[in-house]
Amino acid sequence: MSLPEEARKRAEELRREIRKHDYHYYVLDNPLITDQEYDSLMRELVELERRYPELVTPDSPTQRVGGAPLKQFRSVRHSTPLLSLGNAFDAGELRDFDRRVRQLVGEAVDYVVEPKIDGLTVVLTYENGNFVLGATRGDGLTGEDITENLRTVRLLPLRLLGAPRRLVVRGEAFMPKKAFARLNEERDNRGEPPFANPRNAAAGSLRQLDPKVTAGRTLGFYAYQIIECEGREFTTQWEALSFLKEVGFSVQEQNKRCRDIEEVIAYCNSWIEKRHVLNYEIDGMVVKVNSLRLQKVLGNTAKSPRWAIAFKFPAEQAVTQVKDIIVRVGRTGVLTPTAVLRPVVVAGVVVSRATLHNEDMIREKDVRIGDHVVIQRAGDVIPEVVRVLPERRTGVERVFRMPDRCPVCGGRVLRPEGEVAARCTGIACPAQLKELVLHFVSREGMDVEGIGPALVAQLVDKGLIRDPADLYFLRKEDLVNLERMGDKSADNLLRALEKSKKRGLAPLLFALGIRYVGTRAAEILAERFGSLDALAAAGEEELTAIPEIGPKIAASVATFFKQEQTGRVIAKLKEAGVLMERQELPETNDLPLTGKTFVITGTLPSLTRKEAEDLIKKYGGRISSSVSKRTDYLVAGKEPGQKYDKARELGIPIIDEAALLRMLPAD
Ligand SMILES: NC(=O)c1ccc[n+]([C@@H]2O[C@H](COP(=O)([O-])OP(=O)(O)OC[C@H]3O[C@@H](n4cnc5c(N)ncnc54)[C@H](O)[C@@H]3O)[C@@H](O)[C@H]2O)c1
Ligand SMILES: [Zn+2]
Repeated sequence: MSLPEEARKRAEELRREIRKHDYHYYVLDNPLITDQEYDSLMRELVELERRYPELVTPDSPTQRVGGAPLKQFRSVRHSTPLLSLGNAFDAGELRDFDRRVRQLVGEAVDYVVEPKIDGLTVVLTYENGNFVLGATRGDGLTGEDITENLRTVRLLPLRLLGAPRRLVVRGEAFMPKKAFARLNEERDNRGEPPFANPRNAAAGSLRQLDPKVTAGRTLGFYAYQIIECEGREFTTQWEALSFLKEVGFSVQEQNKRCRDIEEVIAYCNSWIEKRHVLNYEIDGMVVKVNSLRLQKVLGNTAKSPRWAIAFKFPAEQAVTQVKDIIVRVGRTGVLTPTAVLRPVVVAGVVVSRATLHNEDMIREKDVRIGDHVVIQRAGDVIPEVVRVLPERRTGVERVFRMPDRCPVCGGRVLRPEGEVAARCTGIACPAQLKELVLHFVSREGMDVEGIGPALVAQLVDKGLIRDPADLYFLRKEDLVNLERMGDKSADNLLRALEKSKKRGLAPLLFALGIRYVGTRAAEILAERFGSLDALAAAGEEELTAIPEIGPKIAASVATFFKQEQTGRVIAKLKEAGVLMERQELPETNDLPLTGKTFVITGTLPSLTRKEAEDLIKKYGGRISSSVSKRTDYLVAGKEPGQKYDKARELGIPIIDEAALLRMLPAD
């Protein structure tokens, strides 16, 4: 077959790309792309070289491992080259591996399976039991001398017990998850870029010119292979592992001997979900032929041994594109921006949505509509966007803006200063209806006995209520058909609803579920305004002027009452006969101001506003904040406001402080 020019061009391009990423990954410990992206570039190149073998060059990344050692370190020539591992991504590929092995050796084999630690290989040399040399893998043939740095790793034995004259061991140095999280946090605090993953953090820590820096990082080490052991022969990997433990190395406890490939598969699969229980990252399981004699028979290819393979866990990260950013409304009204993704398989599941948490997070990560992003799905956690790949932007990406209207009900969205969550304030918001209704009937609210979450769920799901006011329009025939609702309980419920209509203004205000209006604020507002209409008519400024009402509450109340859906629900409540006025104490008719409503405006000559109000209340009068037809007197001081004009317009008696005092008994 002739070699198409395109194939040659693409192969060159892929090699250039892969070499660049090898450099960033192995030499700089700072990868630009995810392992999955890297693996797919590599797979494409392998596939091209398989189809056109004349493309294969000795220096192709498919033929060699690792990256060039850094010049700052003394280089160390390895006695045995360090290779990569072939990959198996599922049970079928493990069975293929087993078949190849058995064909080559002509007999049945058993295996050792070991968690594949996501760290970096180090080669340790011991003489007379003393640690004398530690090296990185480098390009597989030559590594870097990092002996001094390795001495600071506590899990690495500096002296062995009963060891031979010379011992060369391979193992994995790694950074435990907790230490990794802590390190990145510290770096973030200092304004330094975080490490992409624990592997890079471990590599970066060990390839420090100053061992003191390494000493400050928490690193672990597990031994997994004997390269040389003077005066001793081992017959199996399993035996070698127990020898390593005997002389003082840490060896993974999860290593397991398996009789055949089916047992291997079962063990590998059992670790897919369990991987997170370890305190260090593993990215798969290494499957090794147990017999060392057979390992020799099998030998190596240029890049990897034929006697071992890495079973790779399904990737928990993937790259895809953000097609859109939509907003979801939770049951408590919180708006959560969500990325709509080009569907992609992550850890064995198709993912087409990922959470972006909140507006601040989007800004921080700078996620835009159209961006290519790395997403992650680990364990049971909701898929999330990890980071953006800004180098893949084309310029058509769009910045997301949080809507100021709820996408479900059109209600106003409120995000108070200092809070991350934006919330829908709609009282008839279908997304939050169940929560709203439960709040409405709660003890401090309308106190309707006999309504719990199960009943509310039925009422909402069957479409019997669309907002809290609908509760008052339920008929007996609606109720008796519900689950666990007998004739008698339906009657009881209707009676409880009827009774709740007389709860009065403060409980009603609480029941409406206005954000930040708890029982106390409800009490204050009720006392201040006397009626729901008066409160609804009050502007934000008027609300803020009340000493106990902060700007947050004021804004929330004003926003709530400005909405059309609020008006609709209140009209329905009124129609149902719900009491909208402050619940009076049983009226004692002998007080001089009983039944009279007062509005105060301007500065009074001797009384403060509060004193005047207290006085009026003390003698049975009511205070309202706005003038309406139901106002009995306007008490006007110096520089009265618009209320003055309104009162004149409506023909309401206007009195001064002296006249007010004359209405009271002299005492
Ligand atoms: N993101 C990037 O830019 C980028 C660049 C280069 C390589 N990579 C990633 O690195 C991988 C290839 O790297 P590699 O060749 O270093 O490793 P590998 O996946 O081929 O596996 C070999 C390594 O596994 C490790 N290992 C852990 N536990 C082991 C055990 N119990 N027994 C034996 N070995 C064990 C050893 O360090 C060994 O060197 C690729 O899968 C690729 O995803 C990523
Ligand atoms: Zn809404």
